[in-house]
Amino acid sequence: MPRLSFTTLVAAPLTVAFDVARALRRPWPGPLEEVESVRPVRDVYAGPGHGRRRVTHTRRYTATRAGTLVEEEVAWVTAGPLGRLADAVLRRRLRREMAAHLDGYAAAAARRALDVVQVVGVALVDGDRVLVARRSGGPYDGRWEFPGGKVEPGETELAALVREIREELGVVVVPRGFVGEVVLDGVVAGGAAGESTLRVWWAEVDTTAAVTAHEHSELRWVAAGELDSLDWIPADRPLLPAVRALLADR
Ligand SMILES: Nc1nc2c([nH]c(=O)n2[C@H]2C[C@H](O)[C@@H](COP(=O)(O)OP(=O)(O)OP(=O)(O)O)O2)c(=O)[nH]1
Repeated sequence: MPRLSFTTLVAAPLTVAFDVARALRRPWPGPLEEVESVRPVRDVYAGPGHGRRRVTHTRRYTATRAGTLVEEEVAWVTAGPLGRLADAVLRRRLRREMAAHLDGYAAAAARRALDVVQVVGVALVDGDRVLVARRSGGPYDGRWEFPGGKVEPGETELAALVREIREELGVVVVPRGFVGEVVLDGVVAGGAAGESTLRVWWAEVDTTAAVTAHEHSELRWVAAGELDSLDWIPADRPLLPAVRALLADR
């Protein structure tokens, strides 16, 4: 089966990358239908494409430190005795059309990302322990989370991270690496439910200063084995394997 692959880095969180792709649909003259949708990590469209060949178009969305990596594959069935020749022509045409579509898609997703409030969190690491914080007040009162908060308009994610931790814990941190991204089930700052994501980085305290709870009711340094037993905000749980792996490497 002939196939083509494309890779695009979109400056948008997972949910925005997925939702904008869905709104734009797929760029084929035939009406491809969505046959599978696992928001926000994978979707598959299929249907009659160019020359009425059946086309299957699969996209995978992966969170990276620089945004959402969109990897896709277009596969089609070769038809008729002149199939190979037709495939070569089709391949060129698909490449051209996909390039134009992906440019427009990446720009539209980056624009949309500016209107969706993002949350950034920190897995603050010291040796083989990570800092967890208990929320005080609001809908998640008493639940454990990664300290952090909303990225403000015009602010970069890492600037927001450093600002939030200074406000909440009274220390300056140095971001070291990207841990992962999860969809927030709640409503963040008046947006739609499930629209915002939490992107977590791991970081270290820049000096020997001690962390202080300015906004949380409790802070705890915990080892990998203690993470599961805490009463987390439910959306955060899928991040725990990555945090455990981070601590195991140290
Ligand atoms: N900081 C943080 N927020 C989380 C986590 N998990 C999760 O669902 N959230 C949600 C709760 C809130 O709806 C939103 C973050 O809001 P926040 O109240 O902490 O942010 P902020 O400091 O900017 O708040 P604000 O007082 O300025 O309104 O993300 C998490 O692990 N860390």
